[in-house]
Amino acid sequence: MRTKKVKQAFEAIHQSNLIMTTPQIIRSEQPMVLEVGSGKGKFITELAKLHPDLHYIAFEKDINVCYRILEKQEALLLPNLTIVQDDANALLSYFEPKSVSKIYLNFSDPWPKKRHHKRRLTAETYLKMYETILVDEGELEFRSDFEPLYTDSLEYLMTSRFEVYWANTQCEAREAVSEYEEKKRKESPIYGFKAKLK
Ligand SMILES: C[S@@+](CC[C@H](N)C(=O)[O-])C[C@H]1O[C@@H](n2cnc3c(N)ncnc32)[C@H](O)[C@@H]1O
Repeated sequence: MRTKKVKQAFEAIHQSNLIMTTPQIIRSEQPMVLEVGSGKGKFITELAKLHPDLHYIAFEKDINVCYRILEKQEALLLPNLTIVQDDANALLSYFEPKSVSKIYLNFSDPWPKKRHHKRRLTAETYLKMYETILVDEGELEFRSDFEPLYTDSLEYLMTSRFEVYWANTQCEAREAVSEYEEKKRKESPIYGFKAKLK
């Protein structure tokens, strides 16, 4: 995804004690729910408002995109939302094994070229990390407008510890809608699945 450079992003993010930028284990008394590649944070902020009994973590690698979460003042006031600016390949430095209840992947970058497939957030390396940090029977929920990513991801899951229990090529909107979903829903069917750790 191409992102606009925000001049003040670096300074703002590093001065803010509300965004984690260096690895540190995240713990909560509440069940933890993670969105990997959370973009500008609309989906996870809405969920955090709806479910104060759960702790949400927005994990986003792009500093300029992350800055857009910081701009959402309401997001910063939510005690049950943690924002991390880092790459998902560092997930194991933020989460202990079996500590996360659910992981959302919303409109992850499609990486259509075969040589880039390993960068997909459903590629084997990432699935292995999700398997480690999720609790027993923890869930992975995926949405995309890019059909090849959906079909390939279902295939990747076949050699993982995840069991798909729901898949749909015409997903309805959920209680929270991400920035991408809002835009893409007008142009394309939305593909999605839910999987549980076996
Ligand atoms: C297409 S956007 C979708 C954003 C949001 N989930 C939505 O639905 O509006 C994908 C986001 O995933 C982030 N991303 C991609 N690979 C990542 C990685 N390895 N670690 C963390 N974030 C990543 C990108 O920076 C981008 O903001």
